[in-house]
Amino acid sequence: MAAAGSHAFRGTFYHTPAYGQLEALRDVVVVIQDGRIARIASGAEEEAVQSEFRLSEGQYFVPGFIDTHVHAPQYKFTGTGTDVPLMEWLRKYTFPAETSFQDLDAARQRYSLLVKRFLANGTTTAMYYGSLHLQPNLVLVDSIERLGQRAVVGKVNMDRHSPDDYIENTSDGLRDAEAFVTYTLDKKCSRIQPCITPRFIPTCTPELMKGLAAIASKYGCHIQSHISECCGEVNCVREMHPDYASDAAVFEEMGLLTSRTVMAHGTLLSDEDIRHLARRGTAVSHCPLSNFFLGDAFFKVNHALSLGLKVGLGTDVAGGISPSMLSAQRMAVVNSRCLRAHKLAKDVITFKEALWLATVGGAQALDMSDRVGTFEVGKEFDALLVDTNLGGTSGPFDVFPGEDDDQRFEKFINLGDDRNLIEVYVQGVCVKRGDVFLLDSSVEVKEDADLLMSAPTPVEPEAAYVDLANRVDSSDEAASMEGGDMAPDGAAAPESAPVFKRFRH
Ligand SMILES: O=c1[nH]c(=O)c2nc[nH]c2[nH]1
Ligand SMILES: [Zn+2]
Repeated sequence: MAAAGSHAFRGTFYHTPAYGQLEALRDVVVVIQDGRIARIASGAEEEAVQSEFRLSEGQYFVPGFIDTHVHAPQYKFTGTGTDVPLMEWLRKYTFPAETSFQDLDAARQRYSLLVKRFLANGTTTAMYYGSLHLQPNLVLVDSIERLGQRAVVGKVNMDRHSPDDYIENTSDGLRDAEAFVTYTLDKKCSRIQPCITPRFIPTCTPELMKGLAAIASKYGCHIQSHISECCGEVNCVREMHPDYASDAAVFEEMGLLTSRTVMAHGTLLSDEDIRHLARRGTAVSHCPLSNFFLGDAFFKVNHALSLGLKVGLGTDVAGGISPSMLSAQRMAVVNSRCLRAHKLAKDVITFKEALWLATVGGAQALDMSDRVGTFEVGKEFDALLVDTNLGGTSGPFDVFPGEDDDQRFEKFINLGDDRNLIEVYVQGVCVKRGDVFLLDSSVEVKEDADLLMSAPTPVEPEAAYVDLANRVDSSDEAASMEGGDMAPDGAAAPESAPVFKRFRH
């Protein structure tokens, strides 16, 4: 990795120190020493720096984006497979795609492309789900390390209600989870942290979940899973764990709610659940685009924050069909407008709140807010150099005479894309400039056309798993047609009328 050294930039830096507050640090010099911000001085202070890089008009720095929920192997089919509800989607597209990562050459190629795509879109930190098998996850960690991204990464665990060729027994799963954690920690790479990853309650036995909680506690690891994400999943958990009122109660019993836990979705969390998660310091990854496709309800960001919950933003590739955190920010705004349109919330969020979620909110969710998320002395310099001068056919938007910096920046958040991100920094190191990934030169990665083009093959159902998928997904449809819906006790947002149905035994 290139030495971070000492350097400085002079120009305008935008960040969101508080929810809804966009602050412009205008004409400042930011001095970076060994990857951290050592000093922020007025631009006029010549002695502030020995050598400085001066931003042009229309160029700004913004903190790197933090994606709190990505399924790394699902990048392969991102943008396809949007025709079915969650439980069937897992069986039809997701599990076959994830299984195919046992081909380690393919995994190497695909993960290289994945990390590059995310860096190019400004994701300097990602919380990644890997796949079930140990080896491809090591490849994922190696790819992240090599390309210079910051990440929290987990090997997926699932020991029941899964296809025969994509399942582990409990003791192997626990052994491999610990092997993954020690492999990652042994790298002693301060950018990469291992994560314990029970996929979701339906595919994990209590024994597995408790064993995973013990590993997380032993190593002080992050934990990630999915919680109260859609009707099919919630119905399934209710049937499997009838003694527990909600997903949150099950996770609590298993010891998986900690201050380093990030739970994806949470669209169907009750207020009681949210308060409980908040007490534990557990965060929710708000994945608005994925929720539109698979989630059955809207996540109420402002309400959750008002109850004290930590909230970050996630793309949820590939349930979400875009790897871009700019897209996720826009979807968060649209989600809030849907809530208001349906009279489920009074206030909407703007691009300022969305940017906070994509930076500070994510940093809080990942227990990294002392390291990243804003431009403050002592924090590590994870940043994107934004150029709003592209215009015409070479950029995604145009700037007109008289538009000031704030308008240009707002246009970038609302209309910009990877073309506007001309440099990407992690820990003070430029990892991408223009089209070049600067840390990638030592390794030859052949982007083999055959590997790139091998599409996921929909498979015939495995009896045990399909039985589960058919029951929950189709019971949702049956419930909505019969008008026999029933909300679980204390479920959030009864007005939103998510279709709940208890199983008939
Ligand atoms: O959006 C989702 N993607 C997944 O891969 C998954 N697994 C369980 N629940 C899930 N939700
Ligand atoms: Zn997910």
